[in-house]
Amino acid sequence: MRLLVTGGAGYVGSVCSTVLLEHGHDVVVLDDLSTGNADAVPEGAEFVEGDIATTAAEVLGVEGGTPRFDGVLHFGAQSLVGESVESPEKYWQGNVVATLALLEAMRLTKTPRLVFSSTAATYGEPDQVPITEDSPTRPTNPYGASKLAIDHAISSYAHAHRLAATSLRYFNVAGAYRGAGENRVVETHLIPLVLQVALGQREQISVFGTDWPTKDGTPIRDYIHVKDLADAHLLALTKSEPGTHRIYNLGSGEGFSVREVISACERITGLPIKSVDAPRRPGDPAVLIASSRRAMDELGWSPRHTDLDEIVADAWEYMRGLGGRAHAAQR
Ligand SMILES: NC(=O)c1ccc[n+]([C@@H]2O[C@H](COP(=O)([O-])OP(=O)(O)OC[C@H]3O[C@@H](n4cnc5c(N)ncnc54)[C@H](O)[C@@H]3O)[C@@H](O)[C@H]2O)c1
Ligand SMILES: O=c1ccn([C@@H]2O[C@H](COP(=O)(O)OP(=O)(O)O[C@H]3O[C@H](CO)[C@H](O)[C@H](O)[C@H]3O)[C@@H](O)[C@H]2O)c(=O)[nH]1
Repeated sequence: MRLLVTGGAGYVGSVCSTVLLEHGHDVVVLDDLSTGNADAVPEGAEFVEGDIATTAAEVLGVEGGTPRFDGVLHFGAQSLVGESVESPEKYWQGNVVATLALLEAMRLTKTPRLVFSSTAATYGEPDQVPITEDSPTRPTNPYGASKLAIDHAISSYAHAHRLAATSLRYFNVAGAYRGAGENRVVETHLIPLVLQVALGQREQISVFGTDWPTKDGTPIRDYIHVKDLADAHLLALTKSEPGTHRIYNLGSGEGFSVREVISACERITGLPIKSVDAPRRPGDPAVLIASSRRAMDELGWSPRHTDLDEIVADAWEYMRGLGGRAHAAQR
């Protein structure tokens, strides 16, 4: 297939582009480099620098013409929970308005398929875990709310305009694959931050809250290997049907506490990691664990890299290999 990948200069988008190219697809990356790096776009992909809101229509083609693309994988978004609380306009404009422009361009050019990066943040604080797709959606921050609004928009476009659409609700993505991984200018995610401590790029890791109702008092998350996530995108592309919008949770199905993640990082790196107890981070739920049963049953997906040590080892190998290209090392 010929595929447009928005956000392909970012973490998940660059790994998925790598995997799409390996499977023989043609990839065009559209990215405004607001949080991504041009050098993360894999070799073999064409790169167009631009904002989805203003460039998607031009890239996708002309109304009534033959569609230029068989599908769009839409990763491009702002995705920092804390920032979304302080600057919600960045999320309503950057995520919702940009995606509405993309959907319009897809409708006018009759681009047939869409796979969208949704998130566990659409659920908010869950009543029970594991979280299924039928759980209530009560996002606790503008980031999650913007993604939920997009899911609703996609549903109505799919049903009215015969789009074959899939929203994948990722839980905590981690790990790396073939030279593609996490190298953000502003890093807020637990595993890369802990590994930055091991690399001497950061003095210590703050543990946000030690009085949560969990086994060791720290929050529990479901870490999914980014390669497993990429495989789910491939399946979603081929299994989706015109006029339908399917939503799938994607996680490994097992929860690890913040302290367990830090211990895994110490095991893998062989280095002590200094941590300090800190207050809870606003908006954080205590426990997020996915039920991926629907993705397994309907897409035939199953996560293969569920061992936390393997996920951390892949992230560690990638981050060590970055050397001077690491944004954290340049600060
Ligand atoms: N990383 C996670 O744990 C996680 C979990 C759930 C969902 N997601 C979702 O997955 C997607 C990818 O996340 P990531 O961690 O790779 O983030 P990232 O910040 O590394 O990548 C996002 C990319 O999108 C680009 N971008 C943003 N707005 C754009 C716009 N308007 N036009 C063009 N390009 C734009 C950025 O420059 C960047 O390259 C996001 O949609 C995010 O919400 C990520
Ligand atoms: O310096 C840090 C950073 C994080 N944490 C803790 O580590 C856990 C994981 O935090 P991350 O920031 O790595 O990930 P989140 O769970 O906050 O969010 C991620 O996963 C969510 C879905 O589960 C959303 O999709 C979101 O976009 C994505 O960033 C949280 O309990 C957080 O409080 C710390 O203790 N110290």
